Amino acid sequence: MTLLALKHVSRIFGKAPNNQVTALRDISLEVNAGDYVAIMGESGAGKTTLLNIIATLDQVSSGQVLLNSQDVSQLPEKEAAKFRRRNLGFVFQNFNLLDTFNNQDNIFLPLVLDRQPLSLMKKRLLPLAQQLEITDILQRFPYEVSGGQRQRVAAARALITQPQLLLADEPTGALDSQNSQRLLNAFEQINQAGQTILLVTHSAATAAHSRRTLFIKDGIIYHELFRGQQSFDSYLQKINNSLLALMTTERGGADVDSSQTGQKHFV
Ligand SMILES: Nc1ncnc2c1ncn2[C@@H]1O[C@H](COP(=O)(O)OP(=O)(O)OP(=O)(O)O)[C@@H](O)[C@H]1O
Repeated sequence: MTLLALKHVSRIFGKAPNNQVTALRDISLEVNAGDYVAIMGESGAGKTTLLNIIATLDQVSSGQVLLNSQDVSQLPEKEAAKFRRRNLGFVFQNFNLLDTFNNQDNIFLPLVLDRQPLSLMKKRLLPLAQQLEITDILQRFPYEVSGGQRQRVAAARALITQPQLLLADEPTGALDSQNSQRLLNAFEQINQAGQTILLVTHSAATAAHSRRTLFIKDGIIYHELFRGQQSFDSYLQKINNSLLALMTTERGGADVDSSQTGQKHFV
């Protein structure tokens, strides 16, 4: 079932004729419920713009963004904020936790803003905290725990609303390899339990935990890989090969292979 659909999305920054930047060019994309999609590409390729548009933090210049068939591409800010709170979870590179609240209250925050009862918050917290291995640090403050633990608290905060879609922007960018691994293992488990995840990353090792990797170049989806039944190592190798090809190939068409198995050739 399609959860997220982008239809001919373009985003142009600035004003014509001299100051225009086309960050996204006519992007069409579907993400199924339960999928785990990584977005990769060089600096300036359009990854963050794409994520911001899906997150309703930015608006399209043309095209549509549909979540569960609802067009969210032109929501007024107040409605967009409510939509985000109810449907999306966010994990950022720099954690974005509030130091004035302890970790547990940081996790509860989105449900507090949504006026949910404390009983519901507590019921959801326990399994999530266990899964993310943060049970013993819930009463501490963010500045009293490590970066890896902070990021797992941030992930719990993003997931406690049971969002339709978890969006992550470089979630392992500030973590060492051991903590990256712990977070990504948790993401994989959470995905296997049904959570749809879309993340932006520069790291092939991070992307290799996904089921599907999209490569963006100059604002178009240039290439796509599916993990299928491949091993982690084989998928990682293909991602690395694709990145190399991406860096050495001039911009071409944006045909996307719809098969769930192999590798699409560059066009
Ligand atoms: N607010 C803005 N005003 C003007 N141009 C912008 C704005 N935001 C992004 N751009 C431009 O749009 C293009 C895509 O930027 P974007 O931030 O999406 O790239 P990215 O792939 O996320 O890069 P990075 O990996 O460096 O974060 C770039 O050319 C960037 O300079």
